[in-house]
Amino acid sequence: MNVQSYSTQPAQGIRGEIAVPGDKSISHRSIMLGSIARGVTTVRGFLRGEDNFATLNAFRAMGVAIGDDGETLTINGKGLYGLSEADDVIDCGNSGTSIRLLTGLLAPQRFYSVLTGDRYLRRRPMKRVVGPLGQMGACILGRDGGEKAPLAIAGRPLTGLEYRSPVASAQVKSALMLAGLYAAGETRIIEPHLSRDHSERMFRHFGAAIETGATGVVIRGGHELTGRDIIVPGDISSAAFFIVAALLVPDSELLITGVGVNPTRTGILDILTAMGGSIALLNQRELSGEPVADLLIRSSALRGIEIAGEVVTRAIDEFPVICVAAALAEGKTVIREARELRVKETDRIAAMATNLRAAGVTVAESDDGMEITGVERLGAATVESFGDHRIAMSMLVAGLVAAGGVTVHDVACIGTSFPDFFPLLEKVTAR
Ligand SMILES: O=C(O)C1=C[C@@H](OP(=O)(O)O)[C@@H](O)[C@H](O)C1
Ligand SMILES: C=C(OP(=O)(O)O)C(=O)O
Repeated sequence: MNVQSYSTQPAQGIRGEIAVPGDKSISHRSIMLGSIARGVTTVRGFLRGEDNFATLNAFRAMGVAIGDDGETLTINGKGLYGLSEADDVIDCGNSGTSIRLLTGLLAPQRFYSVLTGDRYLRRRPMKRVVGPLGQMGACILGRDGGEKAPLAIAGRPLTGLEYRSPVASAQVKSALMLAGLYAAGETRIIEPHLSRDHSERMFRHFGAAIETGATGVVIRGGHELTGRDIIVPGDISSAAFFIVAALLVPDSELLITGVGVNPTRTGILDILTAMGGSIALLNQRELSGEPVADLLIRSSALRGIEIAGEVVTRAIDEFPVICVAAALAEGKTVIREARELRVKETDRIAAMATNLRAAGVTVAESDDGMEITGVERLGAATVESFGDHRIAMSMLVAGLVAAGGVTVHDVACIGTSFPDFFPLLEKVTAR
């Protein structure tokens, strides 16, 4: 995508039926597990975003044959020890999921790897995976004592670990689970509360030796996985922009079909419903071990609420667009215990505070959240994406209800997770 800036204007109603592209988290994991399984894995509904292509290209660089007929990916799995050394640095682009999960997967290989990414990714914290992997026996060097990429990984045998993670992070959990597939004995990961469990579900789908329960997730090392067929559901994190748009724009009724509604991801639905949003889950079903539904959204008057605790983890990527909903809700919305937002593609607390203030909203920042006082109408604004796809899309949603519209600079980043965002936006706002 080559778009440099884009403007949205007040819309008359968000109407019709759309399907959003495949889930980003599940798409990454399908390539990783398919590549180290024995036999063929097929993936339908793969998200064709830049982040997922970073993962796909990494495995091609390590000798995995991955066919693509435009609809289905066919991965010729190499088995646990079938990857070969990439002959260059592996570039993870903007993708935190790629670099952190790959660090776990590459630490126990019999070869050397170097992982890097774009200027945003090279600023993000890596010690959260490098630290516990080191306790398992991994040899990983990085800038700032292993905190920042590029990361250099000298593969070596690992030993299982019981790790109590200080953060509820699916990237930390999944990195250790992938390392645990190779480690001697058992690897147990205990989280402060359950983060998205796509890895647990997919490990089971591929036949890994895995147990889950109140005492965390346990992986027994040394068991081969078996290639499987996967259908990737629509990404609820992408649907979120259209859900909020349909709630905020008067005279809207939107059906979003085939959205993943894994309970570890539906915090956005719980938060918006608690704010007074009308969201119905229809036609609930299951695809490749993941729950899926169609979502029917109607314009609603929203009210401010308090958001803290485990729902924060279940809605972590949706906070930029939740801030937009809060800006138009009656009263105050208080977000707490969301410090993780400061270490995403950008500091999402600071970015949304700056951008909403530009549109006339009163926002108070705290260390781990913010307080947003709703207004009846947003003002016209010109803002930056800060190189963050979710900030860009959230502010374009804000433009649909801002007198005079919103212009966002540097929107090419949207291609990392949602390549079809602009055509879909044009489709649902067309009159
Ligand atoms: O495991 C994953 O696929 C992801 C986990 C989350 O990150 P953290 O693990 O850092 O919370 C999320 O923000 C990211 O978009 C995708
Ligand atoms: C945080 C995100 O992704 P990642 O950590 O994979 O870069 C996101 O997509 O919002």
